[in-house]
Amino acid sequence: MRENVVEIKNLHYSYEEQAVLDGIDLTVKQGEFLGIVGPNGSGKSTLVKCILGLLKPQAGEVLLFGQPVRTLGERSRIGYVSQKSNSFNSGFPATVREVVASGLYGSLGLFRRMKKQDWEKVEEVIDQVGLSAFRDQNIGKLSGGQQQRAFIARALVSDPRLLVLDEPTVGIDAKSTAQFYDLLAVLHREEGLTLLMVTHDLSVLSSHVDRVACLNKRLTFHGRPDEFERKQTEILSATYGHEIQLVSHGH
Ligand SMILES: Nc1ncnc2c1ncn2[C@@H]1O[C@H](COP(=O)(O)OP(=O)(O)OP(=O)(O)O)[C@@H](O)[C@H]1O
Repeated sequence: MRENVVEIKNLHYSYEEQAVLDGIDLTVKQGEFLGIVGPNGSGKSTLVKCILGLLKPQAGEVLLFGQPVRTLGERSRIGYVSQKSNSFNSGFPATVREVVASGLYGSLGLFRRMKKQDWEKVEEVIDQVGLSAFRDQNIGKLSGGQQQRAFIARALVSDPRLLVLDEPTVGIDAKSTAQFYDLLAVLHREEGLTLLMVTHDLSVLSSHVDRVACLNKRLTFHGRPDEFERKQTEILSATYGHEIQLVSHGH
């Protein structure tokens, strides 16, 4: 049986008086690609922060690879790409290579020297995300889509067993977004990486992910995309409070 990479049990989270997550149960299995959708303010980023161990829930627990997240020694096995990653201004003084190498600091410790094989790994993931021509380029001079691929490379350099993406395509044009999803598909299908992605883009669900979770304080749906599409009218009205239709891109 496939290992549970993420296991969330009866999770409750409140900011002061405001309950944001209420009784979430959710499991992500090894090799799965889960897409989490929900309206603004529905608790998606809060859930991600609980999964990463950055927020401590008032009740319930999060297990990663079978261990409570807050006791997990090997944090570097989790790659994280946030929505805000791709906002470097053009003067930011770091090359693509340096930004990607910074992904190793967590596992190496800030003051340990990079070894030859560490640099080789940096070059390898830069090639993997298709930025070979930009290794020495200043990160701020890259397009939003290229920057986002550099951040994927930074997350991949420590060989994560789980990649968490919080709205990774915000502010990125359609062509770069399509290339970005192609990259995720390679990581998922060919490398078997477990992926968890928060998105506002409902159209990617049918073509890219293999499990969908709909969130609005509670989980209103968790299942396969075909089931989601079949029941979308009820699911979306339960999640968004009004009826919106999923436009399937039918890849
Ligand atoms: N640090 C905080 N302190 C107090 N309230 C917060 C904090 N962070 C988020 N909230 C509130 O918690 C609720 C859920 O926020 P969260 O960012 O998890 O939602 P989201 O689904 O990720 O939203 P979006 O799609 O807009 O990014 C919102 O009402 C938000 O205002």
